[in-house]
Amino acid sequence: MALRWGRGWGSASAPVLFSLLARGRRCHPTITTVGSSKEEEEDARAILGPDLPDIWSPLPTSLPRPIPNPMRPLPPAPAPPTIIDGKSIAHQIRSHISTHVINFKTSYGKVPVLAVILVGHRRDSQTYVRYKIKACNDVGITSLLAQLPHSCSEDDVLHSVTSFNQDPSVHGILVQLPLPQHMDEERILAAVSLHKDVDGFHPLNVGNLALRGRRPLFIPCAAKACLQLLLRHQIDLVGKHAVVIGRSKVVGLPTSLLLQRHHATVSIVHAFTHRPEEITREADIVISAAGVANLVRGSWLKRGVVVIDVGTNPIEDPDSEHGYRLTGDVHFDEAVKVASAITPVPGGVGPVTIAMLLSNTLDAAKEACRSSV
Ligand SMILES: NC(=O)C1=CN([C@@H]2O[C@H](COP(=O)(O)OP(=O)(O)OC[C@H]3O[C@@H](n4cnc5c(N)ncnc54)[C@H](OP(=O)(O)O)[C@@H]3O)[C@@H](O)[C@H]2O)C=CC1
Ligand SMILES: Nc1nc(=O)c2c([nH]1)NC[C@@H]1CN(c3ccc(C(=O)N[C@@H](CCC(=O)O)C(=O)O)cc3)C=[N+]21
Repeated sequence: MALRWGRGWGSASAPVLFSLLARGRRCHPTITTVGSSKEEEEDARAILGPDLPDIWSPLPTSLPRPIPNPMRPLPPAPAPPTIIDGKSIAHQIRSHISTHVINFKTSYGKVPVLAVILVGHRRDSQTYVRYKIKACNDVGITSLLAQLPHSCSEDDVLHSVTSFNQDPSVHGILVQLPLPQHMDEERILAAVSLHKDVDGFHPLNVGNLALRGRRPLFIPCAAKACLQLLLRHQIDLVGKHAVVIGRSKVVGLPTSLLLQRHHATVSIVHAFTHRPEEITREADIVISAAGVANLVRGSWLKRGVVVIDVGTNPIEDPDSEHGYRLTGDVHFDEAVKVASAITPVPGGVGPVTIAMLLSNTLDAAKEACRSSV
């Protein structure tokens, strides 16, 4: 069955509408277009962790303890915690990407293109997709949006994926999750071309992230964002105890794999974990992605811990504009009294996740153009 793609409002920055009319039994998406250098090698190495030599041995864990001196003055009060500013880090990354998009245009005479597939009408998914499209526009990446109704079939979604896989002008494909329950999510994600898998959810990309010595083509954006925040704040990971709360393919699993590549000792807490507070209290670094508002209380945290809160949970708030506000998994007011550094929600991981999507799309476009010359 041939798809008919028609262009409407057209420029890279203003949305261009492609419209597909429903014909026969297949649901046709509405498509909207919106408008290895050394540096890349270093970026990839930084995120994937240091390649330590085989003879590397860790520092001794039990350093000699200082002998207590009764005349010693009291230790100074702890420094106020660093509030990790994800918005500002995302801004820096995005301005870097904008420059690279201009260079890409000059080198190849085209712009990177991201295709987003959105199934159904969940408000949160529509909001996130809107953010992604706006972010693309802001840095000069073109975006295409394929919208399918909730009632469409798995084959309809697969058909959209295949069309984007086969379209050489499309460099990155993102299937917004969650998909409706009647669909086999794994089957759909595995159908995305490995070279266009900017979400990093393809089983081969996940496998290569898990195996030391291998390099995935793409790393999931939220996991990459967590590492960006830690690395940019020079938080030491080697040998540190990191507790990751959540094990989904979107955040928890890839983040725990990345932390291991950085030689952290990783514990994973999930919905079946007994006494999660006891495990979390042992952590030097806590990354929470459970999707449960205020799950992590101040009493769950060791003094001086670094807290990365990925959770983005809407909670009712009649005083705010839309009747709800976003809150993290971590009880911020309690945690901020204990932590040495902490991300807020909103304004922490979220904006950097979107910046990582732009970065993965640019990488996909560069790779596609390099391999075609
Ligand atoms: N800021 C950002 O950039 C992003 C934010 N998010 C947010 O992160 C959160 C998690 O997203 P996602 O991973 O997709 O969600 P999922 O629902 O897919 O996964 C949640 C994970 O948390 C675990 N979990 C649930 N409840 C508890 C609990 N009470 N104690 C311990 N573990 C628990 C689940 O365990 P089990 O496996 O046993 O079911 C599961 O592994 C959401 O709030 C989401 O909105 C997501 C992506 C990006
Ligand atoms: N295929 C796929 N890939 C994803 O990466 C993916 C997904 N599906 N489904 C949903 C989750 C969720 N997610 C977020 C991204 C950005 C913010 C974000 O920008 N948050 C802002 C919120 C701003 C606001 O709404 O006020 C912030 O925390 O500051 C949040 C959540 C990506 N996900």
